[in-house]
Amino acid sequence: MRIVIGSDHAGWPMKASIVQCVRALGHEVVDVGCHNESPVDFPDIARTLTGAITSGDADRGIMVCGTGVGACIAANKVSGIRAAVCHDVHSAHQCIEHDDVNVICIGAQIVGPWLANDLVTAYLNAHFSTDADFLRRVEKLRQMDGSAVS
Ligand SMILES: O=C(CO)[C@H](O)[C@H](O)[C@H](O)COP(=O)(O)O
Repeated sequence: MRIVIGSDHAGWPMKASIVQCVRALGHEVVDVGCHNESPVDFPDIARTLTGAITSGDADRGIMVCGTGVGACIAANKVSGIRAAVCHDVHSAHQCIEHDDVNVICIGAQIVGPWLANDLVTAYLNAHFSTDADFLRRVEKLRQMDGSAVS
């Protein structure tokens, strides 16, 4: 898959190891910044990151900020985006399997780099279920944000 990765200044120290992890799993990385510790506003990074997904340039996204919370709020403002903060491995794969999440948000001030890589691995190895219950619920989410295609 093609994976878009972004962070603000608080997430930036963790981004390099996540990029390395994603590449080691065999995926292509699109890094939308930031590229140093200078303060940036997470909504600006989230806007660019989600744009890569909604335009079809990327399949899934990973956003790292201090807590994951701001990034998740910002990403979920965008039609067609289903973002989740995940700091446990079960949520990191179930958010794909049940909810077809397309952006995982991780807090670099909350989890260490080893757990972050486990979260990313669980997220990228997961596949959306074909169970009718999950398909119906995600379709309802699409209708709620106006991104329904049918
Ligand atoms: O966690 C965040 C938002 O939920 C951000 O990454 C920042 O860490 C947080 O907003 C604090 O910002 P600061 O400029 O680093 O003080």
